[in-house]
Amino acid sequence: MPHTIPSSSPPPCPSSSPAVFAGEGLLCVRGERAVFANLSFRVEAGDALLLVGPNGSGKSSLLRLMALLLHPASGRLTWDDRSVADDSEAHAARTRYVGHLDAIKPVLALRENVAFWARLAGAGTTHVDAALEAFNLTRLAQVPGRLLSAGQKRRANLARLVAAPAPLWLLDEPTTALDRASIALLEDRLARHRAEGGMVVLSTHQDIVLPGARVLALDRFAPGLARPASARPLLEPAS
Ligand SMILES: Nc1ncnc2c1ncn2[C@@H]1O[C@H](COP(=O)(O)OP(=O)(O)OP(=O)(O)O)[C@@H](O)[C@H]1O
Repeated sequence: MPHTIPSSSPPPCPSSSPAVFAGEGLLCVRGERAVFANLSFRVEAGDALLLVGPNGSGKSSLLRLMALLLHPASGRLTWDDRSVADDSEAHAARTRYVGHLDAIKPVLALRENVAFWARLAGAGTTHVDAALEAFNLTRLAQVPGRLLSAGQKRRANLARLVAAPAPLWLLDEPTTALDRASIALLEDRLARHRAEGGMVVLSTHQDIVLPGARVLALDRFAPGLARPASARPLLEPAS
């Protein structure tokens, strides 16, 4: 599949220094049930980590742990060897999380929605028009949120990544509702972000072009497996 990079220059990534985001010995419990156990990962500047696994294996839960929207029952998450829980504000500032819910305000125009998020993230509105362009939304800028299609809403959510630059992108099934052309736009953005030293952690059930990504198979960390997860490789190269 051709992998084209648009020629317009992207907003700068706020962190150009090498960084490491890691999890160690994570245990996730939801509704009093252990979802995964003894899970570790490591993501460096420029890396992509692809979360795969059957429904219910814990991909969304892991992304929410990484975003500090959930807390591990045991284990820890670190940024450059420092616990992220010790400075949640700093972690929020370096993280952009795009989950299943579309967060589009129905009465605001699409551009106003993206500008609202950008201001909320402390980024101002400098990059808003570039963000709309990145996801082919410019001609929809004045359309109210309530009139957008599912794929247009999804693209508006993804535009946040460009409108408010941050090093760590946590994306939960970001290709849901996207057509093939829109997936290609996302793939381009992911490539550019990584080329600028950003990190991507992404869950998906669909094919996505993510060169050099490593794959983390969540079902390997299901509690109660006969063979301990620590006895098997944590990460495999993407095929
Ligand atoms: N709010 C919640 N309260 C209790 N249990 C939950 C909650 N949300 C999810 N779970 C449970 O946690 C487990 C993992 O769910 P999660 O959504 O992380 O899986 P997933 O791998 O992302 O699934 P899918 O591929 O279907 O999106 C499931 O068994 C689910 O029932």
